[in-house]
Amino acid sequence: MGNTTSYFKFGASSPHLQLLATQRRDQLQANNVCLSGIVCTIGPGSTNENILVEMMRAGMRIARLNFSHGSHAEHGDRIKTIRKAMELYQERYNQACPLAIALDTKGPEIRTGIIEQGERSKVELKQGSLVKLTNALEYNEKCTDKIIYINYQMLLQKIGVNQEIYIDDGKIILKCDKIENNFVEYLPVISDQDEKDLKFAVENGIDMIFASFVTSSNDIAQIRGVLGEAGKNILIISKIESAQALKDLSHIVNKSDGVMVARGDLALQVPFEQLFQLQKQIIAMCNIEGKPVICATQMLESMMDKQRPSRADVSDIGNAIFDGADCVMLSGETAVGKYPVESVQTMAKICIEAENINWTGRLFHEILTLTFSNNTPDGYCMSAVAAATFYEAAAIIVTSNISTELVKLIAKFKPRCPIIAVTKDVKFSRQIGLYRAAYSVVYEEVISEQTTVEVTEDTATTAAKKENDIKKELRCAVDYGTQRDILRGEDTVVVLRSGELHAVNAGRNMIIETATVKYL
Ligand SMILES: Nc1ncnc2c1ncn2[C@@H]1O[C@H](COP(=O)(O)OP(=O)(O)O)[C@@H](O)[C@H]1O
Ligand SMILES: C=C(OP(=O)(O)O)C(=O)O
Repeated sequence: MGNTTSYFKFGASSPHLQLLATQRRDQLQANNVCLSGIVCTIGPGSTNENILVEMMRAGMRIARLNFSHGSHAEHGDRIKTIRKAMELYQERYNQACPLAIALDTKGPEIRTGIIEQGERSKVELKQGSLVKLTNALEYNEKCTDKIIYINYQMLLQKIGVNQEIYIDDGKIILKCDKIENNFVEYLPVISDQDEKDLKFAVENGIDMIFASFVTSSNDIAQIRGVLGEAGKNILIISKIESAQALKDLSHIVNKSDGVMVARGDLALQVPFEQLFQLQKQIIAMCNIEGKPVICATQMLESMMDKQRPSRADVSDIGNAIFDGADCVMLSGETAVGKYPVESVQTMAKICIEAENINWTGRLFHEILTLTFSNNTPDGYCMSAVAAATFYEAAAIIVTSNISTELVKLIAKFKPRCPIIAVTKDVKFSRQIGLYRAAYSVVYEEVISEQTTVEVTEDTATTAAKKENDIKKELRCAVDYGTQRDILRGEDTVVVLRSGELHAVNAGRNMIIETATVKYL
């Protein structure tokens, strides 16, 4: 306790440099569970129920399907496998593991065609050899090491002799030797293919869209329009990957449900030496706005074909968490890499370490100082997080009569212990994986009507019933927390719930209380 108080004061007032110099692993408040969300790209290397279950066990919270690759039939099958894996997890571990599915749109990306021997085949481009790029459709599925289809009709106008073209996030560089032809066509922000993919998302109950190459807040409105009424609960996460998006960044952050720092393409669109600064800036803007943010691409590239991470990758992941990212993403590492499960385990270990260093507590103070507005929701949520820090709570439990928006607001203050949100909203229970520290458990039982008092019953009986409902939800949250290794006997928890203070006849109120976990 004494230590917590000094940490609390220290975090609030110490200069940045002093905090860095005194960094230590905070043993008192160390979590075993990974607070950061891990987004995994699911591809041929991970489309297997058993592999997926182990990835979920290791910390995967969001499964990403990249619609730049594969057909609707292939992705449809993949979705079935993911859902089967969720059932298998429940059977194997006797507990639900809500996992969100994200559809990453192709967007107006410039893509190569398919190799003539089929989608999974490869060709080798030898250094110094000549290769022809064409936008003639007949080569779309007939690429070789001599001729490669490119879906960008303006290519021949935009490129000049001696200019460079980057392929695969810049791993392959081509230099233009000569130009032989001319075509004119523009790429729309939402192509016909994207529109079909967005409709596929609605039909298949996808939880979130990772919108490629968003350039302005208007693009988000367009996507919302295509998703329509039936897709109104699908979250839109804008991928920041162009110089144009950077110009409208504050509007994009404001209009999106979340943001991804899509470093692969971004590093090709801006001078690469600016990438680290842009990553920090985008993450900070999201933290201030209370929007979840994912840091993506080449985070654990060294584990594509090796079992241990490079030093650079370890630092990269840890630093993204320090920057304030809610989630970190695996791309090829889990889509086609040799070690999908080990990659998630490694990423989770690094995140836990970064989250447990006392310095990360500064985010709470900074977000509070910069954004706290004197309104009731901010007051409750901030107080719950402050109480959890002060009492070294092992979790913040939120009952289902607190709105999902408030759960997000608690996550905005970046608590250092997990939030366990009890909910009846199954989609929300999956989507919550986007927010650092947020976990959820679905409580199916219908609890007594919370807002109206039945005239036939006396008030005391109704109140007792409601109290009983709340107790059942808390039991459910404690069981969940115990099974996930979040809670142990004698741990302190902070509970945020809605209720009535009958003694003072004060009407409905948000109640924050602390409790000790006891097993009966
Ligand atoms: N559905 C898929 N089918 C085949 N390969 C895939 C699939 N999804 C991802 N991959 C592979 O994983 C690599 C990294 O994934 P990602 O970063 O999502 O792709 P990209 O950078 O091509 O958009 C891709 O280049 C591709 O080789
Ligand atoms: C995540 C990214 O997008 P994609 O993998 O679709 O190119 C990126 O460019 O970093």
